[in-house]
Amino acid sequence: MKIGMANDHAGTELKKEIIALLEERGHEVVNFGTDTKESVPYPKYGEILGRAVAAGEVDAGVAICGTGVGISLAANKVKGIRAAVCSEPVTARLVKEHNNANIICFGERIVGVEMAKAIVSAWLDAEFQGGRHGERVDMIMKIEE
Ligand SMILES: O=C(CO)[C@H](O)[C@H](O)[C@H](O)COP(=O)(O)O
Repeated sequence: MKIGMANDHAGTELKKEIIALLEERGHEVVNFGTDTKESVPYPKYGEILGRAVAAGEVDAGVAICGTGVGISLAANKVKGIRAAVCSEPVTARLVKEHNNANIICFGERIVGVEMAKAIVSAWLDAEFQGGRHGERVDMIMKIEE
């Protein structure tokens, strides 16, 4: 898969670890920045990643800020985006299986490197189950119309 990554200054270090994980797993990574610790606004990076996923420029996305929340809120304002904040791998699996989350988010100030890798792996390894979950996701997406 082609996976987009975006983060604010609070996610720069963890992003490097996640890029390495994704590349080890054979994915192509598109890095939308930021790549320094100079303060930048998370809404900009959430929007950039959300628009890239919604346009099909990348297949899915990983977003990191201090908590994962701010960047998820911004990405979720883009039509077609289901960005989910996760702090552990069970939720990460379920946001794919039940919610078909197309962007996963977490906080560098909240989770450690190994937990973040477990979150990303659980989300990538899971499959959307459709059925009743598909009907509910369709209901969410209709709210955008
Ligand atoms: O938006 C956030 C919270 O939802 C992120 O954690 C940001 O990274 C954070 O707000 C940045 O804070 P800072 O004090 O400007 O580094």
